[in-house]
Amino acid sequence: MDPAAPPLADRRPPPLIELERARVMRGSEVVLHDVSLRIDQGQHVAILGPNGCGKSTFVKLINRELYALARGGPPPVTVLGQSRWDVFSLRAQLGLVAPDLHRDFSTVTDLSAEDAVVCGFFASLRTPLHAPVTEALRARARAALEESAAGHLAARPVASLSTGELRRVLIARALAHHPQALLLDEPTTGLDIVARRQFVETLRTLARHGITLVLVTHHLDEIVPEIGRVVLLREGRVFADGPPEEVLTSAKLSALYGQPLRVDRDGAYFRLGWA
Ligand SMILES: Nc1ncnc2c1ncn2[C@@H]1O[C@H](COP(=O)(O)OP(=O)(O)OP(=O)(O)O)[C@@H](O)[C@H]1O
Repeated sequence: MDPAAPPLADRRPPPLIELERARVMRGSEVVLHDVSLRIDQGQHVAILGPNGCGKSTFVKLINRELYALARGGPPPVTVLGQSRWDVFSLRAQLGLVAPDLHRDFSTVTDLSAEDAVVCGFFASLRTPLHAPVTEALRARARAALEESAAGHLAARPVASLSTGELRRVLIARALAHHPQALLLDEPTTGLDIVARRQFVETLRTLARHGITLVLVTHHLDEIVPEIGRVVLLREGRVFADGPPEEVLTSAKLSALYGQPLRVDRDGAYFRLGWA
């Protein structure tokens, strides 16, 4: 054995996401309170919690739209072992599907779905003026649209797409980089029942293809069997964290929401209703 080799524990891949006592303020309020959380590469995670508990803040923190307070000591946020990222490299590693992105694209009138995917390579809402948009990039964009069942939408203006259609385009945009992980913030809002089911099936396929899923959701039935860990947030703190069968109980969810709720199992899926 090479005596200079690092001990085995140090040779593990860095975690996908690591928060170390991350404190985040929005306005004058602390909305994430010293949250420590490690998500390993390949570990599919769902994050749930009541409105305003800090789920989107968590996503924006990972995505460098918000920053944690600097307090000395270890960096409060690392992604793939790095605390400093430029936005282009980060987007390539961590695909994002979030409501803000959906809202922004739904108002852009002169951009095709294919262009929306292409400009994702430049981490922007527009293709920068002198950006090198090669035929190879366009081919990757079209392939990603096909994979997201949105190939037929490539030439359509994004602003003319329905909610579900635009969501598929955004998933294609996130996947075009072949990211290690997808950060999905309430990805099925506005989708009809069929589109939602199709989306959930897409999640399963992505997970099986090795893309780590970090899914923020209000819907227990989106927690696909591949997701082996659930984090509950309450008032900016981790309220529970563990395997779905331990965390998604009637008692824990009733305590989380402060209402009598009942969790039922339907095969590998969970459903939430009133007790
Ligand atoms: N721009 C802002 N300025 C001030 N406070 C904000 C801002 N955005 C969010 N907040 C507050 O931060 C807290 C966390 O909001 P966040 O959007 O992270 O919650 P969430 O869990 O994603 O909620 P929801 O389920 O409603 O989407 C809330 O109290 C919210 O009011």
